[in-house]
Amino acid sequence: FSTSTPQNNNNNNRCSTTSLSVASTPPQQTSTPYDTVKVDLSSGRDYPIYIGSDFTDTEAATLIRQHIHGKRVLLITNDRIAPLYLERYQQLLSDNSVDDKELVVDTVVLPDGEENKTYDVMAMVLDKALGLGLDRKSTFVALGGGVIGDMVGFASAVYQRGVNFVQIPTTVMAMVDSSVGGKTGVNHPLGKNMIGAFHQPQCVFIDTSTLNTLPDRELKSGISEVVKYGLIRDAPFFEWQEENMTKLLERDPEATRYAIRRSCENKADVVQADELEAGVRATLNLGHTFGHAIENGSGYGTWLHGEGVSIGTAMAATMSEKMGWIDEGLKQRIYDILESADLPVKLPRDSPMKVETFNKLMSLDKKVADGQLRLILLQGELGNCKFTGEFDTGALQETIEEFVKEIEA
Ligand SMILES: NC(=O)c1ccc[n+]([C@@H]2O[C@H](COP(=O)([O-])OP(=O)(O)OC[C@H]3O[C@@H](n4cnc5c(N)ncnc54)[C@H](O)[C@@H]3O)[C@@H](O)[C@H]2O)c1
Ligand SMILES: O=C(O)C(=O)C[C@@H](O)[C@H](O)[C@H](O)COP(=O)(O)O
Ligand SMILES: [Zn+2]
Repeated sequence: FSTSTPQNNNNNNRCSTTSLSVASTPPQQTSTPYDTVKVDLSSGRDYPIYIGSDFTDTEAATLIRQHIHGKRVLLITNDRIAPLYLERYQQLLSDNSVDDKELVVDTVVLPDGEENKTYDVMAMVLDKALGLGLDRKSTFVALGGGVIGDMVGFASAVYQRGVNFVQIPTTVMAMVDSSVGGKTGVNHPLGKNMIGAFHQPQCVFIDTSTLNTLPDRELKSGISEVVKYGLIRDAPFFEWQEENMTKLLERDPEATRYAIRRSCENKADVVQADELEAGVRATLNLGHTFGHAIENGSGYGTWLHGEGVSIGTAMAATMSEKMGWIDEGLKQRIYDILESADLPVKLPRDSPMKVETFNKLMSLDKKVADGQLRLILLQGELGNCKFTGEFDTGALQETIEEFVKEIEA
């Protein structure tokens, strides 16, 4: 599967509901409080992504509660986010005065961290739900970053064979990527996200104000997935990022909101074309086969997901250039944009990664089919990539060796 750069349709209305478009215009004065991007799935399973900032409690409650159909809600977060946002969201979700529903909202606080993205921690949600006697009309609400979103999504996929869930992402990573598209799951010692399910949320509610408390390292980590959309399918977005990276790092509100919206549009577009990753959706995995190996091989939590993806993207670019699929100039632009976001493009001196670690962990990647490793590589002009098992294995080994040698040098 290969991709090409989408056309810009010059849609100037930033406040309308969009679905397929990947061509929203760069930030301008906005007159309504939030944008809506629609994820258009088959069989009436469409859902909205609301993107705004400084929502009042009533605005937030009104929007989210429309997507809650039973009477019981389980709001799940972690012990780092709970002191910041849990009380507010529990209260606003319980505000029965905004509509005619009578919701009861219970909460669960999980331990923070990628190292806690495990089956056992996820099962704490199931235990709590069963203990509370929640039935199949209940809704789980994920308040947090990608770790919470993936675990709560998975818990809601398996609780009584599936209950509804809502995503309230609070990191850039979760706002631009993980809250959208229905990939849910947990890690296993043998591989990232190895246990999971596809289960789509009822809605995604993004209040960018929550990013005010997000540490810089986490912000930058999320930017690696923003870069990804530009590389795999949206060259104009990549060029916009080249011009606006400083604004993103400085948390300029308009630039941030634009990057989130355009990322969500790109993700929605891919997911609605291939919800279950039969083909083109795999392109969202650019850099991830390398990156997941680095995350696991270094010990979950040592590297943030976006940092692993950043090094993995540098590796994919290096390998693509070795095979002559992209030119040196494009490879350099890729390194430049990642470095301009202060993201890593090589492994550090103390990295435990060896050539064998890469080979072993990559051979367990979920895209392996009948024993054949398949990768997303860049090919041709900016904005084009290819998901394929047909590549030069020598170039792959050379790339891995080069990155490992840098550690040892
Ligand atoms: N399902 C998908 O499609 C998808 C896509 C991308 C990433 N992921 C997964 O997402 C995970 C990474 O997500 P992440 O980068 O959000 O990490 P994370 O969920 O661990 O959050 C990062 C850190 O920031 C804290 N935090 C979250 N929001 C905060 C806020 N507003 N203020 C202060 N601190 C806050 C968290 O508690 C955590 O310590 C990985 O497990 C990755 O595999 C999944
Ligand atoms: O939504 C997708 O599809 C993605 O691949 C998005 C990725 O950024 C994300 O990290 C995802 O969790 C990776 O999925 P996996 O199938 O490689 O575990
Ligand atoms: Zn990712």
